Amino acid sequence: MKFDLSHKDSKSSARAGSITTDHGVIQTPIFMPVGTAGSVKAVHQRELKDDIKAQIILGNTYHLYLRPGLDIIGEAGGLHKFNGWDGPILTDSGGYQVYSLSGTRKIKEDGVTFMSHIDGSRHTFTPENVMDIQRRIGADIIMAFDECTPYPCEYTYARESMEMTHRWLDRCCKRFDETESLYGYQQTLFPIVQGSVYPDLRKQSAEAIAAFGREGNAIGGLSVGEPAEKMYEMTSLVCDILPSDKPRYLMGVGTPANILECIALGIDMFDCVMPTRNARNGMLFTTQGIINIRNEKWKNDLNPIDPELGGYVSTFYSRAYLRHLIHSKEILGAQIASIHNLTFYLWLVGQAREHIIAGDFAIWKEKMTKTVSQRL
Ligand SMILES: CCCSCc1cc(N)cc2c(=O)[nH]c(N)nc12
Repeated sequence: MKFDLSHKDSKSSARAGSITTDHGVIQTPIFMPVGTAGSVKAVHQRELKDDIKAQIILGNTYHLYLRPGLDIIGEAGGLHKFNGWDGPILTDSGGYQVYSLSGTRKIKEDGVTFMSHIDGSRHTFTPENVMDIQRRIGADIIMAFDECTPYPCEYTYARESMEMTHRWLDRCCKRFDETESLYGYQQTLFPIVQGSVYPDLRKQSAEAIAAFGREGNAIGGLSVGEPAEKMYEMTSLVCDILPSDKPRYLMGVGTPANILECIALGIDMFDCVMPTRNARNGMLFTTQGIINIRNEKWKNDLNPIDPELGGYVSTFYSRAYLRHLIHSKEILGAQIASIHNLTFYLWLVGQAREHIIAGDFAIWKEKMTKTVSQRL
């Protein structure tokens, strides 16, 4: 994997670059649609590529390991072959999903034992087997096995959790470096900074992670319920320590306003379930602001969803029609809203990239932050 920085904003820490993987190039800043169980919910691979212009999508080790399981994914020759997405893929390591999904889980030094949320079967994830699992899934970028420190938590818990994540990272690197990709293309391991909302722990974790010298670095433990100001304070502190010549991935972030602020702080990669999860509930992000399509006020609005955005669904379908579909729980409603929101998120980061290159990012960001946050 190669990261080339092409532009730096003079009035913020925003930067534009490109990440080259064996499955294609990713232009940064980038938003990565979440395809938890091997599909971006309600969206075809062709729509991801042609309409949304997605460049990289995410998968979840936890979900894919439990269902459909590694046998069929391995038999297919990896996730790219299994789901037909031929661009770059990143998989999360599973720790976060165990913490957020599995009812009963036990976190110990060796790893995490948990019960499947699907059938109650018992499993154990360790730094070693999670590396092996992600080798078999075959994502281009794989995440270290960490504990996403819950928020809020006591300082001592945050410190002990962070220290365990560092010890687990050691084991991840050892296992990853002594194994090969199963499918003939390169895979890259990203470590994850923790430390909750404690500046001294965040500094310590960022320094420890940077010292591993991996090809990219992630910031975890944020977008877990903390105030946005805390998210920004921790992101800024960590970005100032992580090496500038490696991509920085802020996990689970966020709203359009969060993304614009964190691009200005020096983040290159984002993911969030918000555009797809909230779409299914009728929350639309548009170039003019946020639309809750379920609201009565859109009942007779025959204007296109978002004529400024371009793209098939946002110009072909009306607000009134989409409101009707969402109210009627028609499957097409989820499809239209999901494609629209993801097109918006990719448009937003694409616009940010263009303005970083043009040199007027800071001004554009201030104006766009107000626009994208207003409720229509
Ligand atoms: C496909 C989903 C990727 S992001 C999930 C996620 C989201 C958030 N908010 C934090 C973390 C974290 O600290 N660690 C890990 N592994 N994942 C996290």
